[in-house]
Amino acid sequence: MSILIKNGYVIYGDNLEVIKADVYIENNEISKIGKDLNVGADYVIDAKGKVVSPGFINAHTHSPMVILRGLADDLALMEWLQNHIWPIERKLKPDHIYWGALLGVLEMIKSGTTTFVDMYFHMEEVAKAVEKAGMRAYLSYGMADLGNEEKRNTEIKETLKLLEFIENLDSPRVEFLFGPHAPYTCSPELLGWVREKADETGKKITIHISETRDEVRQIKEKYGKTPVEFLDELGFLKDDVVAAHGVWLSDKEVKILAEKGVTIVHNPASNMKLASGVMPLKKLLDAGVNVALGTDGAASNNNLDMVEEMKLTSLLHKVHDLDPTVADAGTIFKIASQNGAKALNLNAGVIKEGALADIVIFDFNKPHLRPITNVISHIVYSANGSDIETTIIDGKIVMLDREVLTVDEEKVLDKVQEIIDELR
Ligand SMILES: CSC[C@H]1O[C@@H](n2cnc3c(O)ncnc32)[C@H](O)[C@@H]1O
Ligand SMILES: [Zn+2]
Repeated sequence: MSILIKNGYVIYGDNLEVIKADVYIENNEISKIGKDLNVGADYVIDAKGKVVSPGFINAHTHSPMVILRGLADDLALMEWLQNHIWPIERKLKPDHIYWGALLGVLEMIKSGTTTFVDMYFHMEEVAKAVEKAGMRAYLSYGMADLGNEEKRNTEIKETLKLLEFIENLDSPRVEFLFGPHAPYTCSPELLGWVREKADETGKKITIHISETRDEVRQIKEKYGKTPVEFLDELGFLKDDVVAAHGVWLSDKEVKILAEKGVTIVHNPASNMKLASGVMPLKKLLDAGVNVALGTDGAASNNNLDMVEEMKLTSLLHKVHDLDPTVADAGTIFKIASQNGAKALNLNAGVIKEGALADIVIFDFNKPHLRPITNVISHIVYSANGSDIETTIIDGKIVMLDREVLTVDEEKVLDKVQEIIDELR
């Protein structure tokens, strides 16, 4: 299978150089980039007036939570989780998760995400949805033992079951990672088990860290240390850890994260909506920490639009630091693409020869994206997810002219409505 994308403005290479060129895809790889490529292709896309961009990497979400969208707004994290979200989640069945994940994946494909990192339960259903939609994903079972040994054993069993399921699926687009929920829900024994297993299998780990002041207070009370110090002393922090949030971090913790090569995934919309706080983006970047971008779940965002998330990131840090030079468009674009790929050791997040063909095309033939003067600025500050017209993942067209080719969108919308009407 080969695809030729002609006449577009291409965001080329690690430095985001914008060039007018053709992009040739063979199998699942970008094989040639250049002017007027003279090659035959199975499929030709005319990208005149359009922008050919790397697909975005949503490095932290809970995809099935789209079914809980709008059910518990305007609350702080602990009250939101304990009194609203966890009680509804206890009612969710595998079938609900399957349709929820399909809706989440549809939303992501339609707003330019080509890879996501997920944490939830009944994750075999998410794997099936990802496989069907043609998406790329790293999937974890969210483990929480609350210090209970029996629960720990169940969580370990569930995790190993998912690992086996994904290994047997043998998909080039679906990967497993470990998902201990957070230091306040996982015992040191469980976190120790995860570290050992990650070392043994070479799989990555995702976890929530230092999201609220209350979490830091809880961990300090229990262990006499901050969350990052606690995890570090357990030997948990290495460069395979993809940690969501990192809002409340001391200078010492920032230094530890940099030294250990941990990726911190910023989720600004969720942090603002739950009033968790503002993560120290500039400090983390200046210290050399790899910062990626995520949406978190749609019950705290309330969408999965990475294009919107980029603008929110930039504006939040400018106003917080009272400095318009903070979080410039190029930095933010890299956080949403290259840095996510770096966290996952994935050969994507960039358009260059030899990279995976995970590409999206923005339609710039629209009033709010003209004149074409500064492509990266327009994407970060002027565009939104619905400006994505075409999405290519692993060399396959999964959305063309805004129609997702792999999933019956109407059926998914109906099914999810049915589920939530029944659950409520
Ligand atoms: C056990 S599966 C994952 C678990 O995480 C919950 N969750 C969703 N968003 C957040 C967040 O911002 N911080 C902590 N936990 C969160 C989700 O509802 C699932 O229960
Ligand atoms: Zn989360």
